[in-house]
Amino acid sequence: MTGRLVLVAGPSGVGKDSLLDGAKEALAGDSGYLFLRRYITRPAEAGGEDHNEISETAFEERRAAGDFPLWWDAHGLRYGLPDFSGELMAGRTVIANVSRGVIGDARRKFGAVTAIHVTAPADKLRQRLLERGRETEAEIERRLARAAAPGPGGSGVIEFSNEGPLDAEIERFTAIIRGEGGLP
Ligand SMILES: Nc1ncnc2c1ncn2[C@@H]1O[C@H](COP(=O)(O)OP(=O)(O)OP(=O)(O)O)[C@@H](O)[C@H]1O
Ligand SMILES: O=P(O)(O)OC[C@H]1O[C@H](OP(=O)(O)O)[C@H](O)[C@@H]1O
Repeated sequence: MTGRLVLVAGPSGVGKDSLLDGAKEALAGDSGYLFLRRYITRPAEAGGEDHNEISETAFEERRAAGDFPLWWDAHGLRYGLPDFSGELMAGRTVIANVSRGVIGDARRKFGAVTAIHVTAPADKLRQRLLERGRETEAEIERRLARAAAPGPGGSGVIEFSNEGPLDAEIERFTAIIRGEGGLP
């Protein structure tokens, strides 16, 4: 039996990590779900998500060796997902935060993919990034300029507007990951 790949995408500051953290907590103890820890060329102490810090050199070596089934560059950083083929083969649901730009590639490589496109109004994005405080104001402006990048096109994309209170949004998001109400 093969599992399911759930990819979560959307502009910086929209709340992907917050939703994923909440869902991970709600699903803790259920071995059917794996939330991937990304490799990023960002210092671990930068705050925010818990990622595997990797140097530029090591990233390029591993990327060239084919170690990252999906990888991308954004915001002056490099991002890669660890291999999850064994998890899918074991029938687990694998969930990851990715760039909007890799969903097409993921579909070509893995076939059926559940893409969740998280959105929020531009004024909320700005406010959230400023409040989060991980980046400088100049970096935040560059992130906001990228917010209008195209979403993941194609069929099977679930549009998720993250505008309500976070607790309620996490509940709604977790239900989607559980496949309640049917998944494309
Ligand atoms: N529904 C919500 N209501 C209010 N604040 C929220 C909501 N969702 C997320 N936030 C806040 O917005 C900020 C950005 O959220 P988060 O870091 O999860 O975004 P992100 O999409 O993962 O961004 P990035 O792609 O830059 O990592 C955080 O400070 C978080 O607490
Ligand atoms: O704009 P696009 O390409 O969709 O997203 C690019 C990247 O931006 C965010 O990075 P971070 O988590 O803030 O470092 C997302 O997590 C994604 O990896």
